[in-house]
Amino acid sequence: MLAAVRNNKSAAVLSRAMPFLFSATATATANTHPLFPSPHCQNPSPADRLPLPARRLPRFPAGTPRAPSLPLPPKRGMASLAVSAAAAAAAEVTHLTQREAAEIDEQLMGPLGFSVDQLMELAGLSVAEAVAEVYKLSEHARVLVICGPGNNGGDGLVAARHLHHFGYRPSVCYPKRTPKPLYSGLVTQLESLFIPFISAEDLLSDLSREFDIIVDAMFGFSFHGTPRPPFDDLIQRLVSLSVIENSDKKAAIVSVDIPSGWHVEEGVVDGGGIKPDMLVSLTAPKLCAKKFTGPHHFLGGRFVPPPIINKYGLQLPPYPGTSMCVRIGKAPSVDISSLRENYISPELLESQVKFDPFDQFLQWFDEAVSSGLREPNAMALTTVNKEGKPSSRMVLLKGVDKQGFVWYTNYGSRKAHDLSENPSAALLFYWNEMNRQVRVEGTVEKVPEEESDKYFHSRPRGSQLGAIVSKQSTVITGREVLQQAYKELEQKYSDGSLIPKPEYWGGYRLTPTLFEFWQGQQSRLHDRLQYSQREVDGSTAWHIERLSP
Ligand SMILES: NC(=O)C1=CN([C@@H]2O[C@H](COP(=O)(O)OP(=O)(O)OC[C@H]3O[C@@H](n4cnc5c(N)ncnc54)[C@H](OP(=O)(O)O)[C@@H]3O)[C@@H](O)[C@H]2O)[C@@H](O)CC1
Ligand SMILES: [K+]
Repeated sequence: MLAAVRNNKSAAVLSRAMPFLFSATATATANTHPLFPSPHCQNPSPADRLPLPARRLPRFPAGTPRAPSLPLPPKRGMASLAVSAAAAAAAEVTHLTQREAAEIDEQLMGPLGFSVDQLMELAGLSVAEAVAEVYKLSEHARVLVICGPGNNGGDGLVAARHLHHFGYRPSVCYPKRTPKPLYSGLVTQLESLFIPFISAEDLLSDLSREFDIIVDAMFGFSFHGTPRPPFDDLIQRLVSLSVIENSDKKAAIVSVDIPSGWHVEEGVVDGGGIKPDMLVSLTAPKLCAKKFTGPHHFLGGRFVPPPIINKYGLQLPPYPGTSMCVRIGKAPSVDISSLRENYISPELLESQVKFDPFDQFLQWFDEAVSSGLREPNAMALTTVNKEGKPSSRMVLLKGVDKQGFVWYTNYGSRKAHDLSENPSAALLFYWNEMNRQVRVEGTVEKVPEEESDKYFHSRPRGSQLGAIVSKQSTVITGREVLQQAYKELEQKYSDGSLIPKPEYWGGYRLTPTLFEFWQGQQSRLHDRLQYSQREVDGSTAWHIERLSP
């Protein structure tokens, strides 16, 4: 019996050893993100008209201009919703004055109903996500988070917790603890995870010897004047890190909201100061961010509601997919030829693998599923026609047992055509986050009609209709052809009656004759174990050999 592929994400176990589960790399662009007001938000809501609470604003340097009364921004229509993520990110992003940042803070936590804990949690999560997006765990696990006395420090404490759960090994330096329940709670949470707290005096003078990343969460937008002890010394250590030339050996500095010690609006005044590699602006960048020249500028704080957007005329990039952070501006260009991963994985030894390659596959597959990988059942299928011309595409594995690997498709497709001429095919699974690849080769035949029928009717009705509509791999004049045909079918079966499986749709089963399990290892010394079939005493048995990487 065919075992249905287990792809239940709810069963996923977040493993400490497989910490890349919260990949911040999302691709879809949410055009309807609240940062771009939807048409019904273009008039100020009652919250927008609420007066500022009477709380005292932070002190400002002499001469700081009073907050101007901010006009509503020009109305934006639907056209602006269609702005692509890239274009929006490249366009001018709003930068806030110190006073605007403090006002927004007050509005969020006053009339707009947020609590400081909530915003801090979201801010810290976006910092951790941005770090994970840029700094791979395999090379940057050791993190020092330096926390200041205010909310910027609180963001750092939250980020440390999330980084720990992502698999990083954070330590925290928190020299001026704030005796408020919010902060002592955050400290207790970190202590319960056995995250070490290090005093400023106990830090080595060269921070790069012990840490790969330094998160600078000392001061945010309420900073004024010049840093007082012990932060003056801590900032100086980060300044001296910034001037080290050899960037391979230097710990990366990630500043939360503003680089600590910088003037909130003017940035580095005397040319000195921290030069962070990454800046994670929160809510919206502050004016000093215009002076940031490092390679990675991110925005975090995916919580800004339309009243704030409207009131301050904020232009902010939309957050992609479900991500809590978004890159501002262009990512540094990469030399593709230098892209190289130094894999760190458990060794794959002949003495430890299963005798039967199906069992070995199922073990790896289960591990891929429980590690929360996205679509671990996606596989590249390569077919070859009778002229020897190959073609590849991704398909989804829908079942695997000792009879073989099953997927479903349109029997009029190019792959089906190739397979009718040449039943040999290859499958390739690549689980990047686990440094694993599985190659499977064999011969293919159609699955029995009843099996295809059963699977067809287990699919969502929309997919059933889609399968009927698409005459796969044929040329069509436009998308509307599909949409029209789909609409007609939707109408036809609107009574919920059984949708018959078209005869041109069904499954294939590949019966393997060869497997290869690949585990990436350091310095290209990868493990490759190949299973091929041999005749032993008149019956077929699997034979395991190691191939040179
Ligand atoms: N929507 C938002 O806005 C959100 C904001 N969030 C975060 O809050 C941050 C702002 O937090 P914040 O207001 O608590 O101020 P912050 O910058 O951490 O520092 C204040 C502390 O530093 C001290 N201090 C000041 N100058 C000093 C000096 N020269 N030398 C020494 N100490 C000095 C000052 O002491 P004081 O001078 O008042 O005695 C006080 O104790 C913001 O940047 C962002 O990270 C997110 O959590 C969520 C969303
Ligand atoms: K900071």
